[in-house]
Amino acid sequence: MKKFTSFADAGDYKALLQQALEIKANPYGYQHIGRNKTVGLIFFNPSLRTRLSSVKAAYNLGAQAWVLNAGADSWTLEMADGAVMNGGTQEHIKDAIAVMSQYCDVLGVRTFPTLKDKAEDYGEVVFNKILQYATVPVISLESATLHPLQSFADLITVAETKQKERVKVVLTWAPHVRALPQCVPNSFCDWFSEIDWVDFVITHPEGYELDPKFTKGARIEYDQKKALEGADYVQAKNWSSYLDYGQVLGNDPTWMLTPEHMALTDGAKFLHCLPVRRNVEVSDAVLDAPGSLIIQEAGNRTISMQTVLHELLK
Ligand SMILES: CCC[C@H](NC(=O)CCC(=O)O)C(=O)O
Ligand SMILES: NC(=O)OP(=O)(O)O
Repeated sequence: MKKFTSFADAGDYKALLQQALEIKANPYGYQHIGRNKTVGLIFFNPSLRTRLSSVKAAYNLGAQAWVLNAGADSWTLEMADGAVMNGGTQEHIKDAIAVMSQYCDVLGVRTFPTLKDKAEDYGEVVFNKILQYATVPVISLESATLHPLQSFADLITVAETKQKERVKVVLTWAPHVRALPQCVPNSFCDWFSEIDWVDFVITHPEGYELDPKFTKGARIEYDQKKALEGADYVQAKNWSSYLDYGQVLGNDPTWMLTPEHMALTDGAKFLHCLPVRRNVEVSDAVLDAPGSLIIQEAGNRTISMQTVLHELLK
């Protein structure tokens, strides 16, 4: 593994999943891998789970970690190559990334999309600059189109809780109060459409179709109730339109998951990456139900990051 930005970078996902389960069973058993190593974490956007689980993962592995909030803690960064820097930016991204690479052995970066410039976002322009200028391996902490550490944690959570060989996993769109990235659903599709023991279904209102690059081969069902029938796992998440880029096309509140929705499933367990807008995206009753795995799922973010760090640093 040279970088971790997508499902493709995971390589043999079965081996990576097995490694994650072994690390979860013995989280302090690999500290020789992280000894004398430093994990650098750069956030261009807010974070709770990714930030804290990444620091915890580094510590578990015997490594140290530093965290930088780009633009707040650092100088204001110039992103445009060839820019004449006579305005409000004091440091170019190429210098900042090359210098930060001097202070760590692996670099995690979070760069949310603009949700305005589809070509820039889906071309991963900012993240590719970071990959270009970094001189150490890079881990996506959520880029403009994907969130692989989250999806890997979701896979760990499903794998360790499933009660049967094959499971039906449903990704459902949920209402929200603002336009959110497509990263988490894109990534969930990137991973779960490839898992050979998963029957994967995506459900959303028309107009919220995701990039076919990620939904290839998945079944898309516009009738949410039909999609939920017989589900073993339900992942809810809001996203803005990919086709009408960055737009909120409608917020039908009947898409908010309630116990009535979950009653259509086969006793499904519930997943959400968090943060969640309670009683907008999902009702309290679903989030707080015995079948809700949201806290275990968040706990597995440490394991997904620790496993990736183990692969990159070993
Ligand atoms: C892990 C999820 C990060 C991010 N979530 C948000 O930006 C939620 C912010 C809000 O609810 O206003 C997203 O949807 O990609
Ligand atoms: N799920 C997740 O990545 O949460 P944060 O945005 O709080 O890191």
